[in-house]
Amino acid sequence: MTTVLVTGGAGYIGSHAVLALRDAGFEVVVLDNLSAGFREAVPEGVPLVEGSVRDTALVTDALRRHGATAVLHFAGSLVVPESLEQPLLYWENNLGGTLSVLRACEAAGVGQLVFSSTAAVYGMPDSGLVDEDVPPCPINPYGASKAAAERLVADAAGPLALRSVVLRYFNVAGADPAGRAGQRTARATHLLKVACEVAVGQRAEVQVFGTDYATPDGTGVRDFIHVSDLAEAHVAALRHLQRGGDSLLLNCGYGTGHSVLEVLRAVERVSGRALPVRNLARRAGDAPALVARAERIRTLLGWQPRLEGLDGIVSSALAWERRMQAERLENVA
Ligand SMILES: NC(=O)c1ccc[n+]([C@@H]2O[C@H](COP(=O)([O-])OP(=O)(O)OC[C@H]3O[C@@H](n4cnc5c(N)ncnc54)[C@H](O)[C@@H]3O)[C@@H](O)[C@H]2O)c1
Ligand SMILES: O=c1ccn([C@@H]2O[C@H](COP(=O)(O)OP(=O)(O)O[C@H]3O[C@H](CO)[C@H](O)[C@H](O)[C@H]3O)[C@@H](O)[C@H]2O)c(=O)[nH]1
Repeated sequence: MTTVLVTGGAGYIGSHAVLALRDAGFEVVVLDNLSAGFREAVPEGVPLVEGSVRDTALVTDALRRHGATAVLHFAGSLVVPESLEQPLLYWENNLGGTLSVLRACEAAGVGQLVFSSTAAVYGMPDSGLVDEDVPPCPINPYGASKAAAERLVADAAGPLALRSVVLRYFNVAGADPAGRAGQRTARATHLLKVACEVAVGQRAEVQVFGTDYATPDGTGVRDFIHVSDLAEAHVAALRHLQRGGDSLLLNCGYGTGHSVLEVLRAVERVSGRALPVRNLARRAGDAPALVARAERIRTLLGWQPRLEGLDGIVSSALAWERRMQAERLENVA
């Protein structure tokens, strides 16, 4: 039985990866400082080591004690506007955190790493679909700290005898179709989560940041990937490393762009509710459009998405949000 250490496993994407790993027969240990994650997001029977990835001794001890042979490193900071306000936090947590995880892998002799990177490393791509060979050119500290962490992973590979799969996620959304997990993030800033919170009456309105981009309807365009498909991509990445596969750098998206207004219309369609919307100026640090060239991961990992399509993403996210809202109302009563 292979044991995998999942950093950030109490968070949104990490908790879905934990489910996918367990469904695939892996043993899992979560390490999370619960700064943005939730104890209840870690399934019963999965050990939770509470602490920071920046604590190298703690990570090393967790790897050794549980006999882990691979790490899925999700822990990090990820809100673009916050990264502009607190750049040092982003560099510390994303680059410093990755450095510490690599040190722990070195100390514990762990040679397989799957690293959570982001489409934000691309910055403002010229146009069209962005492929993995486009050089990173981040436009905010979040993207810059992840691009640097990617480079660090690549530099460490030879001397540490480490093989890695770096996954550049585009915009992750939705919830486990079976309702076992979803996005709990407090004060969420992600478009689809915000829109679902408005649809269930948890927020008053959706703010649209920028209606004057050079995009078909003037709003930002993103490639939304279902979180459970993304979780499966991690299982595929891990299997690739277990088979002795080479290090890889892969986009994780569907290759289809949806505008902010299209997303809001999908939430209205699925929820049956009109969303109050306020148009505002562009948000600092935002790219007009980010859409993946998405073939490489399918070719190299044999990954086949099962949940492609905006309405499915929205319905799972909305089902989860309704449940969260019912729990909140129950707690108030
Ligand atoms: N959500 C997206 O659309 C998206 C897109 C691209 C990349 N990513 C990347 O995916 C990863 C997971 O993101 P998420 O959306 O699940 O966010 P999240 O905030 O829900 O999860 C991050 C988890 O990491 C934990 N954490 C943060 N700093 C830590 C530290 N120093 N030590 C231990 N635990 C720590 C948090 O408590 C949280 O549980 C991040 O690395 C992020 O950059 C996310
Ligand atoms: O309330 C909102 C929230 C977002 N947006 C717009 O919706 C689009 C998507 O914004 P999100 O905040 O949902 O996501 P980002 O694209 O800024 O960033 C997300 O996806 C990136 C990858 O593309 C990163 O990895 C990052 O971690 C993750 O937060 C942008 O055009 C943004 O301006 C709004 O109009 N209103």
